[in-house]
Amino acid sequence: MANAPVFQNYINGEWRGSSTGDTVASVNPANRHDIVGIVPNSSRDDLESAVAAADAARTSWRKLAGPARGQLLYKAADILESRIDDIAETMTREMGKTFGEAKGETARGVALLRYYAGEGMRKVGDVIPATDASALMFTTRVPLGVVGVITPWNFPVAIPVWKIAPALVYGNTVVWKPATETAVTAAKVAACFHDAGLPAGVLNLVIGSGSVIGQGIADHPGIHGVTFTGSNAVGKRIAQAALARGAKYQLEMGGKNPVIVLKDADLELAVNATISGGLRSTGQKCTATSRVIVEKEIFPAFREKLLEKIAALKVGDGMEASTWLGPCASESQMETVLGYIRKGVEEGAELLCGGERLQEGKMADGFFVAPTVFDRVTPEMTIFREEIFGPVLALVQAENLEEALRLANDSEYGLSASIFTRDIGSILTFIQDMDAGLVRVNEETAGVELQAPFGGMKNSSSHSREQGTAAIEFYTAIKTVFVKG
Ligand SMILES: NC(=O)C1=CN([C@@H]2O[C@H](COP(=O)(O)OP(=O)(O)OC[C@H]3O[C@@H](n4cnc5c(N)ncnc54)[C@H](O)[C@@H]3O)[C@@H](O)[C@H]2O)C=CC1
Ligand SMILES: O=C(O)CCC(=O)C(=O)O
Repeated sequence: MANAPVFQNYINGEWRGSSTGDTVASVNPANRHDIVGIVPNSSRDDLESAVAAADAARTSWRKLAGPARGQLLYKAADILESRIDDIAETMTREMGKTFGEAKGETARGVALLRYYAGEGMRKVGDVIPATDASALMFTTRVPLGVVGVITPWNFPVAIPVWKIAPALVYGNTVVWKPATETAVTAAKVAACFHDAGLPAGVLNLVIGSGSVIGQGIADHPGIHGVTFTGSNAVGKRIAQAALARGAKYQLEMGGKNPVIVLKDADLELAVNATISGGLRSTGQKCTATSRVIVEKEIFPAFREKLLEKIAALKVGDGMEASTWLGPCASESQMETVLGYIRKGVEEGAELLCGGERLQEGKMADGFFVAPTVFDRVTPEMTIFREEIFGPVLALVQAENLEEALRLANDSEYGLSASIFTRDIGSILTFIQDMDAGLVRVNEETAGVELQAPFGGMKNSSSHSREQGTAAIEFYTAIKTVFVKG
């Protein structure tokens, strides 16, 4: 602990510790003795300073031309790209995903910054015919003001960037609260914006607990919009707090994503996609595959191939090149996952593989859970219904497409879903009848494209969309202008 590097909040263009001096350690989930950094445990006073800085900066930032704001994002992108190895390694050490995945995610952050940098040059309104022929009527867009960004630990670069980049390019200033589990990665991302020359106060980073800083953002009258990704319970509290004071909000929450495998599917493709979609990032994606619904004729062959391939996966520290599956992101996440596994067994599902914490050799110091597959899962079971956020797959047999779709839609969530089949009729039925914001055919449930809208139906989101051109809807308000000469 004594030699661990110290990271600070970024407020009004300066690096500062918390006003109380309180700190907390960010720990490597592959090795609890490895302290990645010491970060502030901030107080409401720190949040007040950040909101004041964002408020002071917002008029001059809004008045800067869109292309000039975009130029700063291009610079931040170049800097992030030049630091890709360091930032990816930090991410792997803080939350466990493999270095390859962390590098891919950081590259996604670079691409997101460049995409939204380009938005600074694009149109923000339309000319609409007025009933008065001598008048000019058009729409323009204005920023919300100060935007609060509350982010989770599972995508510590991509999620913050897909919120911060559009917020900034459309003229808002930002107060960002990252998950403490990945606060060192967050400080390194904020440093890219600082080094790009972003004016003081335009982006502020406040590291602290959800209950103090997160809730503080949701409640703060000086914050005009709140964007959040995380659990349903917290998302709903944020929405209630924002609604109560008339602020705009946007929530991206859980999933219980199904893959349907029909009897004419390419089995090899379907098994590989189930493993990749369900177990990459240790199942800690809101888009992760978690219910695997297979037509009965091919169920035994699918199950055998799945188990054979899962047995060959190498679990370990994400920094080791041979590792395919890293640890859970924290001890509490591991305990949650093990709790769901116990519940699966208690409720009568058949455990086919995994099911336990891995503690051999160096893994004893980390939070590793063996990749786990349950068979004979029914819709009443907790592991069919609740988001687990771990390396756990639930297998269910279906008579036909109709039953598979009924099972797939039997969920409070509707984020992503996929189907494996070669039959065009089945594909079209799935596209029409699957209640999910993201439907994918012959591809895994996870993996979103930054230039397309992303969001869920039912309890998976606040019915809004992020990314692509959809982002402008949240980060701006339309102003309709009528000009009579
Ligand atoms: N949709 C997604 O991508 C994610 C879903 N989750 C789900 O949530 C479960 C729990 O993970 P957690 O890290 O505990 O998620 P969480 O929802 O508690 O945390 C997400 C963010 O919200 C903040 N937060 C916590 N309490 C808050 C409050 N009262 N007001 C405002 N902000 C608050 C956290 O500090 C963090 O920055 C996971 O097992 C998973 O099921 C977690 C992370 C991401
Ligand atoms: O699947 C992806 O690439 C993104 C997943 C995501 O947004 C999440 O887990 O929060």
